[in-house]
Amino acid sequence: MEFPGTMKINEKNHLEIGGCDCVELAKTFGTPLFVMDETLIRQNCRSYINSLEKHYQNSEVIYASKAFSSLALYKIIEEEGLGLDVVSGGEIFMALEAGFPPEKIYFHGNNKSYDELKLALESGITKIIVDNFLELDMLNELCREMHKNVNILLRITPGIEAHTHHYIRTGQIDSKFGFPLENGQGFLAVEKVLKMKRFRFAGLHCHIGSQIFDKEPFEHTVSTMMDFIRQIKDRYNTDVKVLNLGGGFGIKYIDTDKPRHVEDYIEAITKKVNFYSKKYNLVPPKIMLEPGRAIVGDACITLYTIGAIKDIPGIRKYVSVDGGMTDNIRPALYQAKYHAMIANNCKAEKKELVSIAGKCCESGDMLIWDIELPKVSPGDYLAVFSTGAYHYSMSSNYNKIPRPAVVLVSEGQAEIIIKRETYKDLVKNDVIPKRLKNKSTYLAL
Ligand SMILES: Cc1ncc(COP(=O)(O)O)c(C=O)c1O
Ligand SMILES: N[C@@H](CCCC[NH3+])C(=O)O
Repeated sequence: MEFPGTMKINEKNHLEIGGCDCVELAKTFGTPLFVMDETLIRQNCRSYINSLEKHYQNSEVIYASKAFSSLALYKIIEEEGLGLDVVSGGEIFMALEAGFPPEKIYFHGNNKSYDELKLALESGITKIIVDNFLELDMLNELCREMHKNVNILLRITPGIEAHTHHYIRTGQIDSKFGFPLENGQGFLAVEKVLKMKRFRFAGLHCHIGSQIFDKEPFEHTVSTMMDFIRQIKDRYNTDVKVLNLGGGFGIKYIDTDKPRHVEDYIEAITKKVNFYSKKYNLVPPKIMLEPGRAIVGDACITLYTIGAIKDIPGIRKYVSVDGGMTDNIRPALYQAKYHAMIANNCKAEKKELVSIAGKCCESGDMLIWDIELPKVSPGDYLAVFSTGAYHYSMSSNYNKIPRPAVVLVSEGQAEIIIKRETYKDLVKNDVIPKRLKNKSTYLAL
């Protein structure tokens, strides 16, 4: 498989990323270790911004921070000129801690609480992507109480079925996200927004799913949304100023994944928007995109140390690593597949078919079923590719395994951006009620 970004094999026959030798990284920072390539993250940001600017006049790219969030990454995203999509009070808090300008933050989510909405408004976040009627009512009440005005983008379910894993499709009518067009709720929501004094109807949002390779579902989405925009203009004489088409652009995990070049998606999308704006005689809306996976996904590897190797002749050879579903839940959740290599011996001949097992007490904790690797021994380092999106951000402490560290590499420099958790971190929120501290009470029971 072709290496993404700055990854290459160096003269020591080791994997290198951002000018740093992976064996040195593993020895210095320990494993499992997420290693993020700053150069590639910045390149990915620029491809979206530049392609969209090249093909369309009025546009904005925001980063879907659920893919991976850290204070340092938010700094990079801001420096590269992207806005931010946040989906919870926690993500709002982090973005503000990183000094991200609130006016460039968009607040998403299908079940925002009153407190989260209040936090957003108090923090100066004025762009809310509203998902449902309850949220509209809560926001209206809050705006009145706080004497604030807010810009509303309505999340619409366009009724498009993208070809991707069932769990990460979001555009079909049977979805927990958004106001469906099919049953008229989209119109009802627009009417409600237009009536409310403190609301400014800023535009429409949709997101049809994630890890999508084809451009056709995006084109269909544009046709559907532009038709809705035409109907809004006809019914309410209102121009829809923003059309946010979400994220969902696929990346390569294994050789058979064939994502398109960013520009292909963007050219196809913008062409359709221009076509329908002309056809329906509409003011072309501002186009927004919110990629997550495509910004950080391929810009990261996870380094593991190989431990127990169990050969069951004629059945399977299990190669266990020191991480697993706690740092990568995707194989268990979506049957996701990965490419990997031995980071300390990249060019060795591939000799055997093995399966990579995690260390959790779950049979389903398998990182890779059936991969050809050179003969491996305990202590070798395994590098798993494309682990930047929805890995650390979906990590857990199952089996009381501390979360790994994340390092950012660039031009031969490696810096910790998230520290490795310690055993102490694992108990920091635990409380022993006083009565249980008293041994005699315990014995009396
Ligand atoms: C509303 C919304 N926007 C953007 C994204 C980012 O998606 P992706 O990481 O596939 O680009 C998601 C996640 O699927 C999402 O739910
Ligand atoms: N977590 C999913 C993507 C979900 C995107 C968020 N709406 C994945 O790893 O592929």
